[in-house]
Amino acid sequence: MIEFKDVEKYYGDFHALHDINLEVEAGETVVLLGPSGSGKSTLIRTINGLESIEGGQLIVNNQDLANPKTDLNRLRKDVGMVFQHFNLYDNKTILENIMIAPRLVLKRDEAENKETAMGLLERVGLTDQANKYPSQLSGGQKQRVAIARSLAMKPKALLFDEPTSALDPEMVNGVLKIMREIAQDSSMTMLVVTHEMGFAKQVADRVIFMADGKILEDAPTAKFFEHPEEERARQFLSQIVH
Ligand SMILES: Nc1ncnc2c1ncn2[C@@H]1O[C@H](COP(=O)(O)OP(=O)(O)OP(=O)(O)O)[C@@H](O)[C@H]1O
Repeated sequence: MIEFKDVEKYYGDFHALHDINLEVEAGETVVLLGPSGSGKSTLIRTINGLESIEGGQLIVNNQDLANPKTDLNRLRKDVGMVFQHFNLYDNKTILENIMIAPRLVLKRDEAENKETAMGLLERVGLTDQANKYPSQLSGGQKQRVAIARSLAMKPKALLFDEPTSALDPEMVNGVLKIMREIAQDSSMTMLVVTHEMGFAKQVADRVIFMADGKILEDAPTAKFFEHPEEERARQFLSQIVH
């Protein structure tokens, strides 16, 4: 589903990703961990072309991201993204936020689009908020709308970039619960940048540990938490797991 081969990324002179090699199979749930500034967001943003790559090869859903001719809009139909700050349309209702992309991009029939959107709102526990605007919702509710909006496109993969970092603590569990349910769908591929170690331990099939723009460790979840091989990973875990 996703394959990085010797990928390099620069921001100007700054070398942000070094020699990234990574394969993610369809249906896998992968959590990216690492200290601040290690390149986690940059890495997942390359997967749907929000960041370009400057070297190597990146194939996502059979499309080549190193090729400037690759149609990013087509790619983004299949690879959704949930951001830290929700990125909802503030001037559209919750229902409209969910219906807009399937209408414009997939040309989904209006009645079917509404039925799908209402089904998703039910799934994230927000049926009663359908006609409100984002400013009337809490951060946790907004993030659940953002997840429903991504799911409305029926993507093959979902990328989550610190989806709970901007939320008040009491809102975090509601969002993680929905993410856990999505991960249980065996056909959905998920890459998640998060600082939620409980989520990583319970839900991830694999953990990728990054530091200084490099992947230092790529291990099954239990192995990573019980026997991390890299000293930097051990340090990282000793600072956060108590
Ligand atoms: N648009 C940009 N221009 C220049 N440098 C950038 C840009 N975006 C990120 N960087 C730099 O690239 C490095 C990696 O940033 P990135 O956001 O990918 O890290 P991260 O591991 O996701 O960090 P955090 O956990 O703090 O979000 C950092 O040094 C950051 O300052």
